[in-house]
Amino acid sequence: MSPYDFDHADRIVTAAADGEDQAVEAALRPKLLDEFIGQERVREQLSLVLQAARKRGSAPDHVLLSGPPGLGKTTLSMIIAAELNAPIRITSGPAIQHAGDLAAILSSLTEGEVLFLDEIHRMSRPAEEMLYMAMEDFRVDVIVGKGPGATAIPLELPPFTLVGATTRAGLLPPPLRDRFGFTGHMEFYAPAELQRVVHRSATLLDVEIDPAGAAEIAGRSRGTPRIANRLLRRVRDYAQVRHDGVITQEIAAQALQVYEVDARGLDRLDRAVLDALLRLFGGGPVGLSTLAVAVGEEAETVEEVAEPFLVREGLLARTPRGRIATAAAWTHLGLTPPQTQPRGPVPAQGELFDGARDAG
Ligand SMILES: Nc1ncnc2c1ncn2[C@@H]1O[C@H](COP(=O)(O)OP(=O)(O)OP(=O)(O)O)[C@@H](O)[C@H]1O
Ligand SMILES: [Mg+2]
Repeated sequence: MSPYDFDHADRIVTAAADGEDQAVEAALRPKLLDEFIGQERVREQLSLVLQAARKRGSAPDHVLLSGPPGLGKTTLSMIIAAELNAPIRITSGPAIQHAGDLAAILSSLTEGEVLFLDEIHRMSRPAEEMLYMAMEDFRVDVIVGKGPGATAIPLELPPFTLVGATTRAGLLPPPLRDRFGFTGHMEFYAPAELQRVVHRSATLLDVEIDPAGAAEIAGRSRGTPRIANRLLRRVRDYAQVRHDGVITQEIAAQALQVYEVDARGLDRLDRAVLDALLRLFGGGPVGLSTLAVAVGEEAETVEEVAEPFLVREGLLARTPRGRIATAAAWTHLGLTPPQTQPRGPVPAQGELFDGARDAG
């Protein structure tokens, strides 16, 4: 059994939504563009697209939102509809298995409606092809009948705006990507932006928090509003049970220590990977599978769950020879890196003398 053995199934720092998130997120979602924090570039560009459409009195171009989980794609799609004063229909790629599913949705849209298609990269091929035509010509061909007797009946659609969301823009076929008039790439949030997210959510949850408390939570939230909101709820619990309910920096730090989220947002699995890399393998290079065995995890888990954030934080690097730790990793775990070895054999005293004489 590995000294690092533990269950990470319910990671508090995962960016994916869990059941509790889904239940409370609706309440914490900003409703209008002005309330949406950060993502300055996307916000400004989108604001222009929406204002222009409003001015022209027509539906705006189709919008694609891409970026990692928990950064606000669903939130922005709802904001788009709200800003346009339009109804919104919500569905997702995996929910559309047959072209017929999509035809049913498209043909029931009203003029100017916003169709939010989450996880658009996971749509089936036939549905995708139907979507091309719908996006471009506001038309679909509905196939009636089967086999040689099947006929395509063209169906006009009212103008609508498709808002697609994807965590993997690279997986979208170019013909689909090209049919979006505007693409917003969401970036991880800066700590100061997350601090505002935490402060705003605390106000909505009726929790008292001081700026340092909000900053403490923000710094551990891995650039992701969803994680910030989740950590805030756990800190709130702690503040209410162990203290008077007010969140200060000290309370936030204590609470998140209980949940094993460290000052940089690393959790137990992240730290186990780093710890093994540093203590057992001297900082690497070490192969992924060896590292995974050392922490008692599947290689896949280490690679997909722990490493992306460690790489992003500049704590670990993937090289052709294996995983290596950076200087920042040693500092973060409070360890001293081994002395860098001098190149080649250490010269004997006499040789050094000779060398010095030659140089002089
Ligand atoms: N800019 C923001 N300002 C304030 N809160 C935000 C912002 N962006 C996201 N949030 C909050 O973060 C949570 C997650 O956002 P959202 O569901 O929109 O993410 P997502 O990108 O759709 O994630 P996924 O890829 O998992 O679908 C929501 O509760 C929302 O309130
Ligand atoms: Mg979403």
